[in-house]
Amino acid sequence: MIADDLEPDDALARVLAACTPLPGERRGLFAARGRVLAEALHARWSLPGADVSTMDGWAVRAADLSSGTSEAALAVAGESAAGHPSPSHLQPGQAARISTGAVLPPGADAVVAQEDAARRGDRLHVDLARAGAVRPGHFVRRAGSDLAAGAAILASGTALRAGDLALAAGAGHADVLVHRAPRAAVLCTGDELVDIGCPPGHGQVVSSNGLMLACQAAAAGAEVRDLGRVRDEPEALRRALADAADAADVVLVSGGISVGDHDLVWPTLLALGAEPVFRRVRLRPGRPLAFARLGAALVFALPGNPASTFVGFELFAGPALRRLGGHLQPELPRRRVVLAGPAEGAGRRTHCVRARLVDGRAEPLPSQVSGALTSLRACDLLVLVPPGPGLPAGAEAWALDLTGAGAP
Ligand SMILES: Nc1nc2c(c(=O)[nH]1)N[C@H]1C(S)=C(S)[C@@H](COP(=O)(O)OP(=O)(O)OC[C@H]3O[C@@H](n4cnc5c(N)ncnc54)[C@H](O)[C@@H]3O)O[C@H]1N2
Ligand code: MOO
Repeated sequence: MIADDLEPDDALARVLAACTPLPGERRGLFAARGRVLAEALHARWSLPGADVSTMDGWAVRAADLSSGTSEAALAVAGESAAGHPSPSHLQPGQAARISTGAVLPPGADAVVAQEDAARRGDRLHVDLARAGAVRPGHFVRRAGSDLAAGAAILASGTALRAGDLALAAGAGHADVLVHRAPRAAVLCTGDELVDIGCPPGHGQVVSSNGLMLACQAAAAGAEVRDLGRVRDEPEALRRALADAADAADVVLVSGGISVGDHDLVWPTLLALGAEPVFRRVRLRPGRPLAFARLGAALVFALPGNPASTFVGFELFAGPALRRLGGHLQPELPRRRVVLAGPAEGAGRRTHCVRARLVDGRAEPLPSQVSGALTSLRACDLLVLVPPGPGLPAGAEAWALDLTGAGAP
C-alpha cells in the first residue's frame, strides 16, 4: 500500500532512500566547481617545493648575524628572484638579493627583510637592532611545510569550492573525478498558466513556478531543463511526463496534484506505470505532495501554490538532487532560532513558516498564505512550527537555513 499523510521527516527518509549518488566523471577544475569529489586526492609533490623567502630582502647565513653587535656587514653576492633560483652557493659573510617566494640559494638559511638592511655599493649593512634575532628559518617557508608529497588533500565526498580547487591545482591535479550532476526537468501544469512576460487574462496567472524551480534546482547542483507548461489534458500530460522522465534523473512537476477534477498528475503517473512512494505529507504549505519513480527517474509532484512548490522543493527535492550529486549531507542545515514574532500552528501538520533573519532572530513574513508570492520575498528560513497551536514571539524553534549553499 502506498504511504500517505507522512510526517515530513519520514517522507524525507523515503526520498533519500530512493537516491543513489550518480557515477563519477572526470572534469577540469573550473568545470568541477560545486561538484562533489568521487575520489580522494593526494599531493603529487610537496608544497612549497623548496625553502622559499616570505619577504623581499636578503638571503643570509644566520650564523653571520649572531655576533651580538648592533650592525653586521655582509658582501652582496648574486640574486634569487621568483622563478629564477640562484645556482651559486652562498659563502660565509655573503648576502644574496632575494624576492618573496624565491628559493633560498644553497648555503643560505635565513632572510633579512629589505627594511632591516641598507646596501652601500657591494656591502650590505644589516641593522640587527631592527631585525632582531635572525635565526635559521627566519622569514623562510620550509620545503613541505604546507604539504608533504603524498599527503591527503581532499577527501572523497568534498563539495568543491574555490579554495579546494586551488589546493588541488597547486598539488598537481588538472582534472578530478566528480559525481555527475543530476539532470532535472521542470514541468508546470495548468490551463490557467501563461508564459512569463505575457499579461494574464481573466482567471489566468503567470507561470512563475517553473522559473522558481529551475533556480532552486540549479542551486542544488542540477543541470536544469525547463520544459515549460502543459495543459490539464490527459494525453498531453501523459506525453510530457513520459518525455520528462526519459530525459532526466529528477522530474519536478508543479500543480495538478490535489483532488479536483482537473488534477491529473497523480492518475497520469499511475497510468504510466509509476511506482508510488508516497502521496501526501503532513505539512503546510505542501500537503498534497507526491513522490514516485517513473522508469529511472524520480518524480516530485509538487502542489501548485507558489509557497507549496517552494517549500516542497526545499524539503524534499533539493536534498534528493544533492544526494544524487554525491553530497554526504544533502539536507538543508538546521539551526535553532528565536522567533521575533508569533508563528501560527497548522493543526496536525508541521507549519513551515517562511521567515527573514533579522538581527539573528526569525521574523515570520507577514503573509503565510500558500498562494501568496509575497510570502517568499527575502525568505531566509523555513521555521518548523510543530503540530499544535503555534509559537509565541520569543519562543525557540528549529529552522531550515536557506542562506547557505542550498539557497536558491
Ligand atoms: N478538496 C481539496 N482541495 C484542495 C486540497 C485538499 O486537500 N482537498 N488541498 C489544497 C492544498 S493544501 C493545495 S497546496 C492545493 C494544491 O493544488 P494543486 O497542486 O492541484 O495546484 P493547482 O490547483 O494546479 O494550483 C494551485 C494554485 O497555484 C497556482 N499555480 C499553479 N501552477 C502555477 C505556476 N506554474 N506558477 C504560478 N502559480 C501556479 C494556481 O493558479 C492556483 O492558484 O490544493 C488545495 N485544494
Ligand atoms: O498545503 Mo497547501 O500547500 O497549504 O496550500
